[in-house]
Amino acid sequence: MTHIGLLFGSFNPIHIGHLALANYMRETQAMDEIWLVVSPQNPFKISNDLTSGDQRLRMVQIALRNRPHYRACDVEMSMPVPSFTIDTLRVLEQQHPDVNFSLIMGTDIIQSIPQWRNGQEIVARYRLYVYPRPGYDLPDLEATPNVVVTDAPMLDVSSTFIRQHLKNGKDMCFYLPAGVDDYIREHALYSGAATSR
Ligand SMILES: Nc1ncnc2c1ncn2[C@@H]1O[C@H](COP(=O)(O)OP(=O)(O)OP(=O)(O)O)[C@@H](O)[C@H]1O
Ligand SMILES: O=C(O)c1ccc[n+]([C@@H]2O[C@H](COP(=O)([O-])O)[C@@H](O)[C@H]2O)c1
Repeated sequence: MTHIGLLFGSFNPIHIGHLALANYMRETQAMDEIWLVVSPQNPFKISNDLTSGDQRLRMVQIALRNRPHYRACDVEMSMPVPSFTIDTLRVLEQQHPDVNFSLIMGTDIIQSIPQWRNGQEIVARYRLYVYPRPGYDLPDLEATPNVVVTDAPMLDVSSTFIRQHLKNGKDMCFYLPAGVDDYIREHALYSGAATSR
């Protein structure tokens, strides 16, 4: 059975931390493919600087082009918002009955799972590959046999960090996957002003 790891996120924007993590998981956790599922609207995040879902999806596609084992997954684009992960998992399982799906998430995300819609069901039914994120401890996972704690190296970068610096006119080219920096400039994302180079 094909094993696919799902990395859900807002990807506002995608950065090298997301890619390094996806790479690490595929190479160390026997995953055939990694799909980055772009969520138009996280139920918990109210953000003024949330770029459109289509543009965030486009940036993920740019970052993953020519990488056949990594896919930008647009399934949530045609689903109701906000994006509840349990609903997405059900749709993906219907579309791909021959696939074994796992979830990949940082300690920042797993801490909030008890508050998610059907959070208990997600933890009970899916294998969760968890990795450390700076500032977020691993919660008590004794009763959760499906959780696999990995020691993926921590890259202390976040979309928030990148957005803040872009807003201040900084060049974040090496924090962003190839091509994404150009896309951000061309579409004047995060800075509020179009620039050329
Ligand atoms: N530097 C990183 N290294 C590894 N995983 C990361 C990193 N940044 C984000 N992730 C993970 O990627 C997934 C999607 O994250 P998300 O799109 O929220 O990125 P983010 O950088 O945390 O964004 P923001 O700063 O806007 O909250 C989450 O599971 C998150 O833990
Ligand atoms: O299903 C839920 O109740 C739920 C609650 C909070 C977050 N999520 C999902 O978790 C993912 C992480 O989001 P983000 O914005 O932190 O990258 C994203 O796909 C959200 O839709 C899902």
